[in-house]
Amino acid sequence: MPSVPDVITNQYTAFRLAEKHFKNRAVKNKFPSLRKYQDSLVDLSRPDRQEDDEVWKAGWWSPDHEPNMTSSGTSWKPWKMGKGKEKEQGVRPDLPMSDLEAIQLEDGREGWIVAPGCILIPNYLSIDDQLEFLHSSLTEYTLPPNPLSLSTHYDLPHNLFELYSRDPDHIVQPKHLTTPASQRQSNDATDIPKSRTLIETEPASVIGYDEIVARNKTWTGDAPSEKLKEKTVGQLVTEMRWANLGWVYQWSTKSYDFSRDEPIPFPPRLAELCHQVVSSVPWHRVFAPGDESYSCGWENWVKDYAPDTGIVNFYQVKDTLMGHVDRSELDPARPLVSLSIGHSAILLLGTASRHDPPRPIILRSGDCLIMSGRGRQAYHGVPRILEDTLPAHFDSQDTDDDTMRAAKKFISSARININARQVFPPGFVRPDKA
Ligand SMILES: O=C(O)CCC(=O)C(=O)O
Ligand SMILES: [Fe+2]
Repeated sequence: MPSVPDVITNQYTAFRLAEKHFKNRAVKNKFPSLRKYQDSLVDLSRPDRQEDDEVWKAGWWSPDHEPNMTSSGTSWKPWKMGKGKEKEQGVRPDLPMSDLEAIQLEDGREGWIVAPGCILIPNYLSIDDQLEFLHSSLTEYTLPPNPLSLSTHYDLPHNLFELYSRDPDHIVQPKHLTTPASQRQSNDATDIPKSRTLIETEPASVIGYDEIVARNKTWTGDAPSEKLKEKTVGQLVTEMRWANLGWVYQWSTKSYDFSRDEPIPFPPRLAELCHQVVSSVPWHRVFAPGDESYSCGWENWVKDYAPDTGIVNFYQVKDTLMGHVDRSELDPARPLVSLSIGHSAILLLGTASRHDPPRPIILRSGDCLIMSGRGRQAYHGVPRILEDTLPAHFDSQDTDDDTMRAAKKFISSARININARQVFPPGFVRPDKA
């Protein structure tokens, strides 16, 4: 008869098991140790000395178990952070990472191939860049007409974040109280989803542009929830999960809204940075002849990569993003550029099958991950934001203005991920607009 753990283990895919390990909050004051995954863990921008490493200092390398001395001998029990034990972080182990291939970027930096088609560039953003993108993510990317996760349900002030910095107690009403019932759609959903809604559908890149346009014709938008109460701007900003840039992604149909002729203008500074990083990659090193993705069109990216859509993810430290594949863009191989700001996080990077064990990667503030080629088919998710790992450069300074002070207050309990993509390959002519 199988033991109980086997029965449980068999119910979950390898991806799900790793997610469960990192999501675990069952033991109070105890982080799930990184030790369980130390043979495969990738942490490219960690400081040389453990004493300088926020992840180690916060206790993420705590021992898994500790001796339990009794009269009948010693057994082992799960290690728990406790009074006077805060310093017992254990010694941070070396990470093998010997299977990773380093590539020299055009601009002299070093990137690492962490999975087929996936390149991690540690510390890509300077401290000034991180502060600039923190500020833009909150003050600029949240401005209308960019949709926010909350826009369906609340009558948001146009200057939401500026108001957060000045008057966080300002009250905002839910739409169901401010819009006459006749102007609202009926709604089956009873509440705002607590996380990004991820539904399994065919990838849009397989169904193609015409099919997306046809499907979207019947979609009338998500209806505001009727259960919500008024909230303060302070509450709403911490509940905000995403802002959409460029082409508008519809979470419920898992496709872009192509009813407009043009996307909402994509932030130029972000577009420039994404183009620059994609142009600096020696793609011939990433896709060798014989590689499954060798014919995915990488030869053109150096000249013509131009993001036209993006999601800015806002994570409070308790938030997670479940395993998924991003495949709604028309070219399924073009690079996705992902920038991390604020607290460190665990990214699980798998393969096209949830049954393969994913590789945990620590994404730290300033890291840039590019997913391309068959790396675009890989399951990935963020099961944990690493509490207490905010780098010191996000501490407030006397010289900060009001919005920077508010942005730093926001990031003191959060992580931001900017995720840029290109929906339309250059030269694509939309049949219905031609
Ligand atoms: O937060 C991250 O690092 C990943 C976000 C992501 O996978 C997405 O937005 O699709
Ligand atoms: Fe993703």
